[in-house]
Amino acid sequence: MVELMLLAPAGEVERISDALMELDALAVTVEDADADTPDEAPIFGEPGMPATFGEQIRGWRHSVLKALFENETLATEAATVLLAEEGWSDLHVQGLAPVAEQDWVRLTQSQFDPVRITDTFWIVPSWHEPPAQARRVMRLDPGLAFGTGTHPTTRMCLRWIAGHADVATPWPRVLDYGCGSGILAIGAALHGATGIDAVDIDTAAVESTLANAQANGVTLHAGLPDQANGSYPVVLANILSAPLKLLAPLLCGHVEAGGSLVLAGILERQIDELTEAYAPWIALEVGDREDGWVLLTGRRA
Ligand SMILES: C[S@@+](CC[C@H](N)C(=O)[O-])C[C@H]1O[C@@H](n2cnc3c(N)ncnc32)[C@H](O)[C@@H]1O
Repeated sequence: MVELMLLAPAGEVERISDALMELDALAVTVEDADADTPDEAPIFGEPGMPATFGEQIRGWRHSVLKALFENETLATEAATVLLAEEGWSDLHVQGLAPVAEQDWVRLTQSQFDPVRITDTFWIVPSWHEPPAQARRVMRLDPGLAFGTGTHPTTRMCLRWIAGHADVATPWPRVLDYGCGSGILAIGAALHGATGIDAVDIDTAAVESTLANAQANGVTLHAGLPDQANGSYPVVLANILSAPLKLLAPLLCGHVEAGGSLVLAGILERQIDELTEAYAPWIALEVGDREDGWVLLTGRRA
């Protein structure tokens, strides 16, 4: 296979990508042309929101498009057609390079090993055997939605579940708010919880949660946030500090008297801001820490 590299200005990237796909590209990836230079600028985007550069521009100032073609003839033809297009005078061909054949599936899989939550509770990709000491195993493969167990925020929530669930008196209801892959909801189910609602603003996350729940043989209800209803003995939310602040009244409203609220996605320096936002309803404390992230937990009076 051959990779065609093009330098494109912001604003044209989407159109050029589409054109490359129509010209038989097998895949197109876009990278920041200013990466590793003083002009490199991060782009931000909440899940489901358009990425922004600075305040309003979508994408990077200059982008490198890398298009994969079956052979050199197709790549050269595509470059010729694009350069002949009127109005794309800022488009430059950077070069063609052969791409070595790889076993992409094996390469991707090798990056995901089983994740230890406790000695006996593990997250294990489908292509791995569970470790011998694992007594509770969640089968989970990387997908479109966040939550494979490799992020400290997810791990802290799962550790909390493992440390607080009592299989003799399982939680009769659990709310996983911002469920992503459904990892926390499934974790709660594997610890005996029933009546689980897993909600997310991203429909891809909802679908992923349903598929992962089925793969693990657990029952839960997944849907958009308005599916959360009534009060729960346990409310888990691993989002980010800014949305968690806005969601304070709503999340606290879903915690039953004596119930627990577990929040993650919060950096050490955001502890005071968050505890203050939740103080009218629940006194939050640091329940766990890992790699600069904290878990804030509290009980509703
Ligand atoms: C960091 S991921 C956490 C996923 C998973 N719960 C975990 O612990 O790994 C945050 C999830 O929250 C969702 N999210 C962000 N803002 C939200 C909001 N206002 N309401 C509901 N879900 C939200 C995102 O779509 C994303 O799937």
